[in-house]
Amino acid sequence: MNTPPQPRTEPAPAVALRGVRKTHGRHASAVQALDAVDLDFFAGTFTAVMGPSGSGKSTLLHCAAGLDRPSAGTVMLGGTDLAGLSETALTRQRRTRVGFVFQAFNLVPALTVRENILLPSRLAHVRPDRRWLAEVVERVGLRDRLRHRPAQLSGGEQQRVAIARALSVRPQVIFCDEPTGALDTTTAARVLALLRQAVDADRQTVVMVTHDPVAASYADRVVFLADGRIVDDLAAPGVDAIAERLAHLGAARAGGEAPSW
Ligand SMILES: Nc1ncnc2c1ncn2[C@@H]1O[C@H](COP(=O)(O)OP(=O)(O)OP(=O)(O)O)[C@@H](O)[C@H]1O
Repeated sequence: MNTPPQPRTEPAPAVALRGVRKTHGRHASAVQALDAVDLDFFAGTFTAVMGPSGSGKSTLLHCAAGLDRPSAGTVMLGGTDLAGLSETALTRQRRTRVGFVFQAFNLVPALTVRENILLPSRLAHVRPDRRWLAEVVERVGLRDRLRHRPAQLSGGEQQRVAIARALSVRPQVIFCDEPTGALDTTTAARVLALLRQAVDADRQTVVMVTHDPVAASYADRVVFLADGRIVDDLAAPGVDAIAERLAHLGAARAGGEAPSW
């Protein structure tokens, strides 16, 4: 007997942007950083966001993460429309549903590694899952560094603390802004492998802004921005294809109108 076809259910996106616009500044100095961006980031996927300098990558990340509010359009994080939230509710969403990894690590210098990793749980008033934390600390290779302060660690070690901190509350999405920008190639590879592992082993969702085609090649998908718009969306491209697409975007930009003084 044939079984009837099952209705296909599309997975819900971890983050969905619809018609997102963002204007920085006002009047004559206003800059349209994002222009009607529609984008879904699905659970358990790793997306790289690339584009020339000033194309709107950081603005996109900040709007998607609830660090900044769009001028128009909607951002849904795990099914919640961020626009409808008060500042307090938005902060709560960020603390429990979002992890961040920045180029400059952004650890709290006065706190130990252990305290930095526990910080999101403390701020969100949630009881840390000790078994999960032990697993995370093991994974990032920091067991013998827990009592150190950030200044006593190398850049790569500090970024691994930042990744452990981001993973600590098992957020819906981890947003990374140039996470390997300050690291050498070998150290960067270790950091990228940790992000990849979070996606593959834990179905974590990672969204990473990067200028580096090698870093972007760790992603399942690369989204290209130019002048605040999505201009391309490639599934698992290799380093060469990414570099080529980026070079084209850079060349198109360089050929734009010369500024008038
Ligand atoms: N706070 C701000 N006030 C005014 N303009 C801003 C502000 N933040 C960003 N912009 C402008 O918005 C545009 C997009 O900036 P954004 O930082 O998102 O680009 P980016 O692609 O991340 O650039 P980069 O790769 O250089 O970091 C740029 O023209 C930038 O100058």
